[in-house]
Amino acid sequence: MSRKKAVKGKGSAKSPKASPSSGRDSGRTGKGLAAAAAPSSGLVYPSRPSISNSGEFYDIAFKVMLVGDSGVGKTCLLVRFKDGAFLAGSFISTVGIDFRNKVMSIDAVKIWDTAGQERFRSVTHAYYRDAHALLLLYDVTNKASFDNIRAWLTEIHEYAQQDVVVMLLGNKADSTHDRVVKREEGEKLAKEFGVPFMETSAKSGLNVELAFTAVAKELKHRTMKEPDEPKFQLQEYVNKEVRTAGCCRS
Ligand SMILES: Nc1nc2c(ncn2[C@@H]2O[C@H](COP(=O)(O)OP(=O)(O)OP(=O)(O)O)[C@@H](O)[C@H]2O)c(=O)[nH]1
Ligand SMILES: [Mg+2]
Repeated sequence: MSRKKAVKGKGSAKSPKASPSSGRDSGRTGKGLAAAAAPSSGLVYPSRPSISNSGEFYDIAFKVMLVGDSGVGKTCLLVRFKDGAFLAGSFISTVGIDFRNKVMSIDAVKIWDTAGQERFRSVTHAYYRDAHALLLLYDVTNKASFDNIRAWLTEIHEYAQQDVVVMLLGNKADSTHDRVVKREEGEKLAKEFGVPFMETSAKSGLNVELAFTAVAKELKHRTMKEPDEPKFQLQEYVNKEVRTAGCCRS
């Protein structure tokens, strides 16, 4: 897929039919970037923009979009992945859409963090088309966010590329006392829709890196694979690598 480009010194770097909920629509606002650069074309890796990391420039290899109800932890997951930290404190709901770049081994990934609030849906729809992978989150302590996954999948079908990689994530797996959605329920739903699944925690870091690495591997394999090579088995890879909430290893 993408390659490290060059060392250039110090670089700079409509509501869905079934309507996923916006339970916190009246929530606080603050960060976000509704007018972020408009998406270009689809999955054919057009002239890729570059990002820099410690003075080295990389092509953006792929774009990942985080979607799901407001409050499920999309922004926190992204911050955990990007900066290795948990955004504790009061919840600041994303406005429109925001993005971060991250260099993973030799590839760079651009991650769009979408607002879960329904009033921003028309803004986020425009970005689906450009995404190579979608991480669809629900909150294991919020049943409504889980029930809305079907509606989110309908929305994804409608707006995203047909071959977009979708992974279902049950976030906040650290919240054992408040949990209302069992891991098995997430697994069952994912199986029904034929998408890979795992539980994550932006708070503890559980499986956060793995979620991004797994979709990166899938996308990379698709691009590099020889015609007679077998398909990368994303769920198998995830099953092998996944760690379970409650276990010592996060
Ligand atoms: N316990 C726990 N809390 C979390 C986790 N991830 C996020 N939170 C909390 O959940 C709240 C919402 O997190 P955000 O990441 O802002 O939610 P969001 O999905 O980006 O919400 P919108 O921007 O409105 O779509 C915050 O108060 C976080 O601290 C997690 O893994 N565990
Ligand atoms: Mg957010």
